[in-house]
Amino acid sequence: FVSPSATSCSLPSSFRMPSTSTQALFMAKSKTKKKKPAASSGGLKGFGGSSKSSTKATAAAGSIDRSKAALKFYNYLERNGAEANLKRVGLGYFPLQIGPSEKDVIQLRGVIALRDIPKGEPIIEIPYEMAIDLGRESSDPTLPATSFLQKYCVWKCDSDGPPSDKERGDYFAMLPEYLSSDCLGSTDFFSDEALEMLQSPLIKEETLSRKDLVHLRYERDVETMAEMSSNLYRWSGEEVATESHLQWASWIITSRVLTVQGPPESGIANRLLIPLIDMCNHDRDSPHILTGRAMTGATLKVVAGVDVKAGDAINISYGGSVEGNDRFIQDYGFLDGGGSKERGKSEVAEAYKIVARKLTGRNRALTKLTVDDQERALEALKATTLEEDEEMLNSGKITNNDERAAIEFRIGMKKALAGLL
Ligand SMILES: C[S@@+](CC[C@H](N)C(=O)[O-])C[C@H]1O[C@@H](n2cnc3c(N)ncnc32)[C@H](O)[C@@H]1O
Repeated sequence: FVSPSATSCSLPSSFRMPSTSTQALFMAKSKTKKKKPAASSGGLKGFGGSSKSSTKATAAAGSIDRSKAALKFYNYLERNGAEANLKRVGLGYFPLQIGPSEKDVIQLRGVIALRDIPKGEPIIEIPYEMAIDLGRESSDPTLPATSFLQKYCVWKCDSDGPPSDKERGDYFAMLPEYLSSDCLGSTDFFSDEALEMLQSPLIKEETLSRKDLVHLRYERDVETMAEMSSNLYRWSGEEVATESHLQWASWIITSRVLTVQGPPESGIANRLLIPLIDMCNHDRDSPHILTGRAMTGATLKVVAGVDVKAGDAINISYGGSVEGNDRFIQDYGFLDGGGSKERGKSEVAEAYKIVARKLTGRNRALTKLTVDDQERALEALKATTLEEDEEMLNSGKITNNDERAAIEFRIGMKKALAGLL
């Protein structure tokens, strides 16, 4: 986590390759999701409960997505050389508990195994040519976001543009829409009140600094280009994409892009949007392995790290398993409640412990915070007690999702710190 005060542009650290990993491909970014159940999946039963799910968002068997949009997406995979995947996996919906009551269950879209897949075999294989290569790895998500937004607009408005961008329409149609509940989970879309309620000056500052980046990028690249050509960045009809659309596109980048190493010995890494692989949800305990290279002729794969059962969710671990909930709530828009497989229910999630270790200087290797940042962060959390926060969360008075998430974050932080201090 790089505090914005330490750098002029804040860097989502999940854009960087965890140097300790040997994998060539990493999930870049991540989020409290709410997905609508597939409109047409009603009545279509998924697999009967597999005894073992491969991950956490997977607790119950999923239902297969056979909506019109999903069927078009499967066709798109077929047309582009990825048809073999459809024998192994599809898209599915998985119930996800997001609150204490029985009603607090959402349906999270993800990837579901259609048959048993032995350990060591590929689960997903996507030709590199199918991925959208958004260029060299860097700290600024707004640059690939403009490139992505341009392509998305070509498809959305059927403007003049490369046929390859239009061919990707069946993929674009599956992406979380502008202002969908998924993207509203990211602090980029939090109200000022909710940002304050996080009791995290570091997240607040980084979020504001990301907004500045979007603003500058919009003025410099999007507005200017749209003025020069009536074809570029049309959002609908004559309406030009707005700064808020670019903010959404940046969230698409931070939540879905994978950083993938280029040819051996090139030393480069590129940011790729990889259809289907980008539909795998997060589970910190996922044993599955991402491999592949950003180069012509290569195949980008998710390889089974354990035997997979039909009906299992195919999840992967975002951010190289080293990111905490400070990153998750900004980049992916959800709070990661997962942890070690053995952890008891009452124990604090690993994603909070990671942040707590950073704030208390227990993890020197990962901590890039100054002592001043650490002190400011710890001080801010003292504004209310854990008991007060829990009371507020359970009072029924907090109805906005961003405010609920903010309180959940600070509760998790206080519990994690209490375990350390
Ligand atoms: C790479 S996408 C994964 C696929 C996504 N669910 C979809 O349907 O397109 C990442 C986004 O999925 C959601 N997500 C992934 N894992 C999650 C989890 N364990 N809990 C809640 N939301 C999750 C978040 O919205 C996140 O930003």
